[in-house]
Parts: sequence; structure tokens; C-alpha cells
Amino acid sequence: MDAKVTAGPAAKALLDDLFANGLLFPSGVDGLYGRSGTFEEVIERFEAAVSKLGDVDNAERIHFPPGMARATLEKSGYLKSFPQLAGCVHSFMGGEAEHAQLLAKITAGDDWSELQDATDVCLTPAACYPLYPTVAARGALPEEGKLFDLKSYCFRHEPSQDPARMQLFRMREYVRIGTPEQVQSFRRSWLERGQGLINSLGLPCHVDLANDPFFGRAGKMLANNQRDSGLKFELLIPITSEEKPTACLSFNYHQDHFGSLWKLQFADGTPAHSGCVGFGLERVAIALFKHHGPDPKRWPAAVRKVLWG
Ligand SMILES: Nc1ncnc2c1ncn2[C@@H]1O[C@H](COP(=O)(O)OP(=O)(O)OP(=O)(O)O)[C@@H](O)[C@H]1O
Ligand SMILES: [Zn+2]
Repeated sequence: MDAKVTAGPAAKALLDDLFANGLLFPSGVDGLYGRSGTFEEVIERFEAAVSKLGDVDNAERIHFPPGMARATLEKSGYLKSFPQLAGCVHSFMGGEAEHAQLLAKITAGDDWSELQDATDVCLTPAACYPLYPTVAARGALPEEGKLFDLKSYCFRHEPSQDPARMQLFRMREYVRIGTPEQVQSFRRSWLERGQGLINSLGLPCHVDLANDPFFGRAGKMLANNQRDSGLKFELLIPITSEEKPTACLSFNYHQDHFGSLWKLQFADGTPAHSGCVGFGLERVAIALFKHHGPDPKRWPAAVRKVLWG
């Protein structure tokens, strides 16, 4: 089955430009690229600007690897909502005989994946998924709740020639866990700060209500409900299209979904609410290259000042 997401000619042209300028390197797989030093430096500088805004809140920094426990992903409900995006790591677990079969299949150009089995590791689909059980395991939440600063490479099986839609990309997140008021005020504050930051980088943007790509017919209802309840906003920047701008920052309110699921609660047993702001680091970098050109040394002075000081 071809899961490829179709990308328009403008998206393909931008990808070719990024390759031609040596900012990204092709791997032979759509959505899987090498990054140049310049590309990485832009991400580092952007992250520093994010930290400058976020550090005032004293978030606790935790970095998880880009793989998470399969059991955690299952319990999170990810496979119910987004089976089409999930990735599970498989490995060869056979003996000598199976190894011979494996090599014979590779030599014959046949599919050898049936000789692999699922491991206990899945690829992390969003930086905050491994956080909730980790925090729950520490015991009751303090009254003031908690704030976390996360970053992870994330995997989503959505191969595309749109450079803004990668299969492996980084997400920086702040995650607030606490009362509904604490989480909503966190989200309001990041809606402001996020737009301010992107404007200061000379990028056009607007914020809009959004929904996640829930799978199937039941998913349509979940998506409608998410919109009707105002649970997800996105900051959109035109990258490959003015009419269909790209979500570069997301502002999510999970209500008590993760709190109830993981028994992440206050001392009196009330489940915590949670919300996160996610920065799509590659998307922001690509937006900057698209709007200001391939050479950061020639970007507008005001933009350079925000990033390089
Ligand atoms: N395939 C991808 N490639 C690069 N960045 C991504 C990709 N998917 C999501 N992101 C980034 O991660 C952030 C948080 O992820 P989130 O789940 O909110 O994305 P999303 O709203 O589902 O994205 P989209 O609607 O474009 O698929 C997004 O705001 C975006 O910047
Ligand atoms: Zn999140």
C-alpha cells in the first residue's frame, strides 16, 4: 500500500532547492534527510530563542531517546487514533536456519521483513508521550503542578516530498501538568509568546483552530470534537503554499486524558490536566530558509539579531 502523502510542485521545488543549496541531503527515502551544519545551527539558534522565552518559568528538562516502550505507546491509545503514523522497531530473532533464509531472501531481492519480529521499542511519535507515565511514577503532583521542557526526534510514517513533512523530525515541547486553570493559562501565554517569536523572525503567521489526523470513520468524530472543544491550535506559516500554510507550532490541551490514563494525579486523587506547546524545529528552519534565503549571513539584520544576538 502506498502511504505517500502527495506533495504539490511548489513543495517538490522547495525540497530540490534545499538539496541544491546543501542544506538537506537525500537518503533515497522521502522524509528522511541529512542536515547540514548551517541547517543545524539555525535550529540551535531558534531553540536558544525559545529557551530565552521559556526559561523564566523554570521548567524541568528531561530528554527521552527517540524510541519509547511499546507498552507505553499501546496504553497511550496512539494505535487507536493514529495507527497509520506509528512505527515499531523490528529485529531478527531467529537462529542459524532463519538467518540462512534471511540472506537467501535478500540475495533474491525478496521481502525479508517477515523474518523479523517486533521488539519492545516503538519510535516516539510526539516528544511528550514518554513523559506522562514517568511523572506519574514519581507520586502525587504538587499543588502548583509541574512544567517540563522536552525535545526528541519523532517518527511519523507520512512519507512525502514536501520537505516540511518529514518521517523523522525534531519536536521541542513545553508540557504543563496541573489544574485546568494552570494548563489553560500556560497555553494562553504560549499562544502569545509563540506568535511574538515568529513575528520577530520576520515570518508571516497566523493561529488557527486545528485537529489531529485521527484515523478512519470514528476518527472524524474525534477530530470534530477536538475542534469543537478548542483543544488544538496551530501557528501556521506559509511555506509551500499561501492557501495551505504549514503548522509550525502546536498548542494542545489534553484535558485529563493523560492524567486519568496514567493516574497522574494530585494528592487528593484528582486527575491532572495537561497541555503542551510543540515547536516543529525543522519546519521553522525551513520556513526561515524559504522566506529569507539559503544563506543566514544574508538574512535581515533584525532576524539575525534575534537568533545570533
Ligand atoms: N511530518 C512532520 N514533519 C516535520 N514536522 C512535523 C511533522 N508533523 C508534525 N510536525 C511538527 O511537530 C509539531 C507538533 O506536532 P503535531 O502533532 O501537533 O503536528 P500536526 O498538527 O499533526 O502536524 P500536521 O497537521 O501538519 O500533520 C507541529 O506543529 C509541527 O511543527
Ligand atoms: Zn505534546
